[in-house]
Amino acid sequence: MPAQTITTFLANQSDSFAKTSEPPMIRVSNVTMDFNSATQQLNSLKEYFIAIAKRELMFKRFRALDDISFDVQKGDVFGILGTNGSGKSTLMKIISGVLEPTVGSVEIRGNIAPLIELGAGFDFELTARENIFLNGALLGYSKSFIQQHFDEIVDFAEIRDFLDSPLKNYSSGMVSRIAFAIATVIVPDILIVDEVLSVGDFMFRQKCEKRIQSLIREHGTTVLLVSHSNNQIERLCNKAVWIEKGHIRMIGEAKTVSRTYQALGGRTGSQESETFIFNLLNSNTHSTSEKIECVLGKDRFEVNSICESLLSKNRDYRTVVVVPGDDPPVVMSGLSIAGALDGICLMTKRAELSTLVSSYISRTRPERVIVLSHANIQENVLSSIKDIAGPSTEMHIVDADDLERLSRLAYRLATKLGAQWGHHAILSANRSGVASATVAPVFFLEPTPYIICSFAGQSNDELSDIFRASQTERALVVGNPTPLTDEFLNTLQDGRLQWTRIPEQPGDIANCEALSWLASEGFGRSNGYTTVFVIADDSYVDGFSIAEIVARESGAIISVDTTNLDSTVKLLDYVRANQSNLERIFLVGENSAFGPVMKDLICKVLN
Ligand SMILES: Nc1ncnc2c1ncn2[C@@H]1O[C@H](COP(=O)(O)OP(=O)(O)OP(=O)(O)O)[C@@H](O)[C@H]1O
Repeated sequence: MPAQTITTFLANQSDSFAKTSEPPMIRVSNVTMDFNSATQQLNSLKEYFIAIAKRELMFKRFRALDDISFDVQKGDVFGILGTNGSGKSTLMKIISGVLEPTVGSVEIRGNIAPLIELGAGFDFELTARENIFLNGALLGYSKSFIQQHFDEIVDFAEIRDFLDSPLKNYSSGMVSRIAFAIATVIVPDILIVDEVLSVGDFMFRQKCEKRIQSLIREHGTTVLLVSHSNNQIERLCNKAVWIEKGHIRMIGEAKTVSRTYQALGGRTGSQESETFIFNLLNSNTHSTSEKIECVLGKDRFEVNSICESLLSKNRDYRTVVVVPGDDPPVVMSGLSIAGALDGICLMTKRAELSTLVSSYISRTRPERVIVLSHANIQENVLSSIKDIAGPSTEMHIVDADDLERLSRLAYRLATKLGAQWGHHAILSANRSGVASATVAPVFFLEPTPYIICSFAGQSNDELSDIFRASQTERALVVGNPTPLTDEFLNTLQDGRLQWTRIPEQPGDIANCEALSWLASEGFGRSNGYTTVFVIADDSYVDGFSIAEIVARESGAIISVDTTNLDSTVKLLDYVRANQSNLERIFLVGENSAFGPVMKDLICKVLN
């Protein structure tokens, strides 16, 4: 069973950036870089000179880097992270001496092997053999040195069969192999690798990484590595800087910076939100809060498994509903019948039965297992469930490729098995995201049918019958009208059905509307919650896993759009404003980026 993850990784940030007494290998001091670019498009050199002569050439100044300062110590493998256009390559070119900064300075100790631009220092009309000498000369190697190391370069780059072909026939990956092989044939004091590795294939990347590591270990080479791969940065680097819009967002231990970048990098928001979040992130308050608990896993299946272990602490469920995959309408159907039959809803991957489900069934020997078998559940999964459950467990397979049919068959089965439905129903016309996840706890507060309506006509007649039979008085409609039009909803229960619609809309608005529906129907609290469960909009399926726990704790699911800094600030404002009421804040989701970063931000606003 995966352990509950409780993390405070931002807390160690300053320690890892301790000062050393040795002078740095690279000192970047207050570097600012402005570029001038023409404001109108000029298609030829002639147009350009005419525009200059007429004094019509207008320039716009663009600040690519703004007051950047940091030191890189000997032996550091220093990662540079940032979204496209954030200024990473510009900074590498300034450090390599290719560009002069507009303001500020760079001090370097030792020689640099710069791998900063694919194809720079090569002539594509020449052969690979000639280019090895050309590029070597540009890097300052003598002809005899290249001759001496020629075979080594060719073998490392694995290009012997193509040595006499012109470089223009080479793929970009092959050019990067030659560039890397030449640059690292000497032992540089500083190696700069800007994205050159990203075009190489997997095997070659591994080979380059090995060479980088041997340069570091055996020769104490200092490395600057620009990469879009968080994984590579975490694997190779000890420190990292995250640059965005020409500013340093964060600098420190590589893993910390990489994960914070993963959670917040490239996120948009107002200037105020940006300033607020990044000031908070870099503030020195290293705080913890006992109010915060984490339900974090590597993916939604692991989150589901953690929730199961929390739920099973108190009891074994006699009904187990198994849902394949993480398709929201299927999970909602599963939750609806699990709640109505006092059971538990577990998720499994479609292609293989998850250990969570197999171990749960073999451990608790439930009275019945219901499998919602929707599109592509593999036969082997079904037969494994049957084998594990054994003959004393009732097996029910609800099998339908179409979601509308599946939800209705599930409803009918639960009714047949004795579900006593309450007065509410949830109707869904399509995938309705965060709103569904927010209201999912209702299934564990009152047996509530969940019915999908994707077609009009006959399927609507069937819906009218279902409503009559279950004496539904009130309904929540999640999603857009077709085919659940206002006119149709007004005909249900002879016009007496009270219904509310939450249309498709941004997650935070849908979340608020769903919470007010719960409160207005007596399922939530209109005077503020003491326990909240924070989920990320883009992995709202985690909200389904936590639904029963939310119901038990009389809590609320609050969603945050992690791609939008304004939404993150809204959540932080809510937490700060309600901190005297809030007794517990659960963070539910991924343990790699979302959870830990959100936890640190919340801790900081609580203090
Ligand atoms: N020579 C130049 N003239 C004008 N603008 C430039 C020049 N070089 C870079 N820029 C601009 O400066 C900004 C930073 O560019 P840079 O190449 O440093 O970004 P980057 O972080 O390396 O991006 P990527 O991840 O896409 O490689 C960009 O907006 C780019 O258009």
